[in-house]
Amino acid sequence: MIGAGPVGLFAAHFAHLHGLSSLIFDSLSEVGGQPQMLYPFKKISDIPAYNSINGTALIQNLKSGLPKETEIITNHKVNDIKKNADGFVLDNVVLAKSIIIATGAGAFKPKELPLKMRDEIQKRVHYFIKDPKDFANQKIGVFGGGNSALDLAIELANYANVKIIHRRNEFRGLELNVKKLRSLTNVEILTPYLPKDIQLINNQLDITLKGMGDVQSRHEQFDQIVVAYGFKADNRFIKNWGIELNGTNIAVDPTMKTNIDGIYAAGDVVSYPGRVPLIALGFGEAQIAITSIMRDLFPEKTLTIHSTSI
Ligand SMILES: Cc1cc2nc3c(=O)[nH]c(=O)nc-3n(C[C@H](O)[C@H](O)[C@H](O)COP(=O)(O)OP(=O)(O)OC[C@H]3O[C@@H](n4cnc5c(N)ncnc54)[C@H](O)[C@@H]3O)c2cc1C
Repeated sequence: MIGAGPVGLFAAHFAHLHGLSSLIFDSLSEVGGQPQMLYPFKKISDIPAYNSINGTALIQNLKSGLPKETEIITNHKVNDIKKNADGFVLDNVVLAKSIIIATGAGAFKPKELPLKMRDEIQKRVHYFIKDPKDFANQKIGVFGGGNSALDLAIELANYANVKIIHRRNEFRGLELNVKKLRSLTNVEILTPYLPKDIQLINNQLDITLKGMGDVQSRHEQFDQIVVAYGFKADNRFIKNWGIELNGTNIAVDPTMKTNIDGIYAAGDVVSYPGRVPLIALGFGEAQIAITSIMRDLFPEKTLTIHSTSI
């Protein structure tokens, strides 16, 4: 599997149910794709059988459903696929009989705080957070004005003192969340400010905030900061693999096969008329792709379609 977002993770689980072993690559240091990186605390209400589940819990459940022998290689962006007589060689690391491309919106990287900083400062600057409890009883600065920044600030405020800093007076995220933040006594909203400098003074991050327009600049001290400026995604590398695209996404047939035999795709990376970017749909596509792979690899076998038999 290329991509350990929800669809790649579920595809590995479903592959295991069919007796296939799989290895998953992800370009990021954490698995989980968009739900884990972009909206870890948002309540997702459109995944069948979960009335509501947040992004982190969904990914945790998907991870815990994987068999022990599933290998996950993080911090590895797959760049190269070569076909040989035995299958496909990915980046000279692994030989696979079949591939599922589940790269979603693409290999994404956080948009970084545009300030020069030494390593010891960098360690206190976060682009995603796994557990807000790690920040308990600290002074935390959250930078950004979109839904991710607002969600993170609300979640962190359960455990820490939070200041949210945005370059405009208006936030891009939901008004409901802005209202909620304004109602919390341990949250301060600082606008319109841009971060101009960051230093470590007396074991605290000392950040110079430049006031926009005629607003005075100021200094703020934090234990740690979280930057939620969004992510840049890139799927352009897929073209180099000889895969036929439909715009920037992968064209697939109804079996989820790409134009190359043995290479399938599922999730947000694919495109066909009527597709909508939803997790549950990606799960279904992963099931189609794995079933198709089984038919490719074992044409003589009568497939057991259901996970258990009665
Ligand atoms: C703010 C927001 C809210 C959303 N809310 C909902 C919702 O409520 N319900 C819902 O159903 N959907 C929602 N979605 C959409 C949902 O997140 C996507 O449909 C889903 O994440 C697609 O899963 P995926 O596994 O296909 O791709 P992704 O989640 O994008 O994961 C792809 C993974 O592939 C990795 N990758 C990419 N390229 C490479 C490479 N070359 N090598 C190795 N790894 C690579 C990436 O790092 C990433 O981890 C929301 C999306 C956003 C942005």
